[in-house]
Amino acid sequence: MGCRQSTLATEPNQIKKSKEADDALEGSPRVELAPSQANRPQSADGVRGTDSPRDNTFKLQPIPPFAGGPQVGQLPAGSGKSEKKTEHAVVAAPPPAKPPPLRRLKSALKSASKNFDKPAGIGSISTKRTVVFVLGGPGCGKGTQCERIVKEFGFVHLSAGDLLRLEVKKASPLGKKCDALMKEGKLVPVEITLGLIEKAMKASGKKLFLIDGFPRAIDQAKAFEAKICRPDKVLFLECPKEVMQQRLLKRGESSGRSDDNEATIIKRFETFEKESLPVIGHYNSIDKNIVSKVSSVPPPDQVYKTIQEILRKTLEAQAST
Ligand SMILES: Nc1ncnc2c1ncn2[C@@H]1O[C@H](COP(=O)(O)OP(=O)(O)O)[C@@H](O)[C@H]1O
Ligand SMILES: O=c1ccn([C@@H]2O[C@H](COP(=O)(O)OP(=O)(O)O)[C@@H](O)[C@H]2O)c(=O)[nH]1
Repeated sequence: MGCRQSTLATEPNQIKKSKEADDALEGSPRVELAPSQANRPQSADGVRGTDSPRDNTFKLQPIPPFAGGPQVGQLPAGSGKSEKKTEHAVVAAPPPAKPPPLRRLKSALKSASKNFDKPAGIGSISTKRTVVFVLGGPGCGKGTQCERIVKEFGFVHLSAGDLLRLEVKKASPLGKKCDALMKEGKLVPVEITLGLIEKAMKASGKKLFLIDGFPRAIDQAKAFEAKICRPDKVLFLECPKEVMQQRLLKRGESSGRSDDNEATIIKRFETFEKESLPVIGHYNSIDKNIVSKVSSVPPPDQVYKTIQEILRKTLEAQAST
């Protein structure tokens, strides 16, 4: 197996990069090879502290469940307090015993980048690689689980949201455009997000990718498949809206994220329901075994146990093909 070839009708060069997307790629985030968890960028890198002080008396809004969306249990007592995570690692993998000299690293990146580009089009990543998507509503715990997955399995972790936030931090015209969309809880155009992801994948020179928070719409899923490959596994974290809302508001107390506020959270839920939930149906329709649904309501370590089993099986299946 390994990043299966597309059977969808999407054409290889369907994604037209806008000038803005090209500009974004010019200065896109540096990919760190195997940084230690301790050295990963934290929210202090420019985004912390932008929110106004939060009213702690906030009461949960009565919000209807997602139409056809996941229905899982309630928030257990104490949930959401144990972790202080604010942003996901953009790229993370276990640290190497000894970092290679800069010259060797540069040359490895150059050659990985060359191989990545041939041949063009569907399945353009020629070497066997594994792509796992981690999807789920805002605040369901994608980043929390990705941290654990990376530690054990050594995936390169690419958080689409973090890649975008790095663009925003640059305050370029493109960054400003992304910022405005994110504050509205809307989706950034796929050519931008996919461009950032593709560039980070190439630069890593690795083959095991954990892509967090992307694709968020069916056209994005198709675009990834056309330009890169079909994922080997889609992990879908199921969580009721009320639980996610509580988690996001709690996270918003320290994350500094301009979208972790009550008004934007409601808009993010709308976008998730209308545009992102159908992505799960899309993958189910092309391969009934590709999606694994996991409730992310229990405490993080318990959720991780389920994910661990799923990924072990996925990677075993990969190894045997
Ligand atoms: N299983 C869980 N139980 C309780 N709190 C959780 C759980 N998973 C994540 N959290 C907390 O919820 C918030 C959102 O989690 P995060 O991983 O950032 O979500 P996402 O990446 O999906 O937006 C964080 O503050 C995190 O510590
Ligand atoms: O592929 C992506 C990923 C993220 N976003 C934007 O980034 C925001 C934050 O996404 P992230 O995954 O960081 O956080 P989550 O909403 O899952 O907590 C989203 O609401 C979108 O505005 C986007 O447009 N495309």
